[in-house]
Amino acid sequence: MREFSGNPFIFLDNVAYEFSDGIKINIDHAEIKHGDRILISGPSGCGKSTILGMLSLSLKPTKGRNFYFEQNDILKLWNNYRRDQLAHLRSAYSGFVPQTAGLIPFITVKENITLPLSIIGKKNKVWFDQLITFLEIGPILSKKPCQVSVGQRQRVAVARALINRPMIVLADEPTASVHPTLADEILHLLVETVTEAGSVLIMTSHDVKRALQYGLKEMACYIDNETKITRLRIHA
Ligand SMILES: Nc1ncnc2c1ncn2[C@@H]1O[C@H](COP(=O)(O)OP(=O)(O)OP(=O)(O)O)[C@@H](O)[C@H]1O
Repeated sequence: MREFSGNPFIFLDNVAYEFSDGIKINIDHAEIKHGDRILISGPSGCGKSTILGMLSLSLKPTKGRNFYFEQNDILKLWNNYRRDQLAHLRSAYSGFVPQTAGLIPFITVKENITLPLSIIGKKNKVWFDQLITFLEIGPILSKKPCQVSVGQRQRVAVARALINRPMIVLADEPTASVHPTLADEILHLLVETVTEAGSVLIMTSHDVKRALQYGLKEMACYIDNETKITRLRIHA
């Protein structure tokens, strides 16, 4: 077993989530470093979203040996009910792109994008302008999410995930709900924006072939035949 050396900014060793009906998903080991672009693949239902939930600090692992995020002992924070600190880490260091944009319907596109900044009390006009230019969403800023197209909503979700220049961007099937042509466009923009922001990207997708074209490195989950436990190792 390798111990945490303080070097990779995310380090997990034997971290698991077990549902009440016994389905178990185990991250055997993960070391995530700056610059990593990772694609988590695996059959439907094997636990990819659950893994992203744990990595995004929104799902409490039911068991774990080591889980460090930027030197913070995440298991200790969960066990000590430090939801305030976990929420701070989440909003300060990570951005999330869901499968369907997940925008708040009653506020404008601009307000949706800047929401993560307001939560941590920051402003970054220059980066905001760069992002909207890059993602070509300037003309729709004052519209509500229901007034823009599916592809535009997904771009807005990318902008919202990137607005605070997070160290890590987690994306759960970000192209699953769009046409293949749009999937290419969104993936291209996502990878380019992540590169521009200097963030790590961890994404799940069924469309492995497409994701690999954008330089992501595939880490495949598998379901252990004997134990029926889903297992994953993430290494660069
Ligand atoms: N609330 C729940 N209670 C019990 N089992 C659940 C619950 N939510 C999910 N599961 C099960 O846990 C497993 C992992 O689900 P998860 O959504 O993480 O898989 P996935 O790989 O992301 O799936 P997909 O590729 O279809 O999106 C699945 O077998 C699912 O049926």
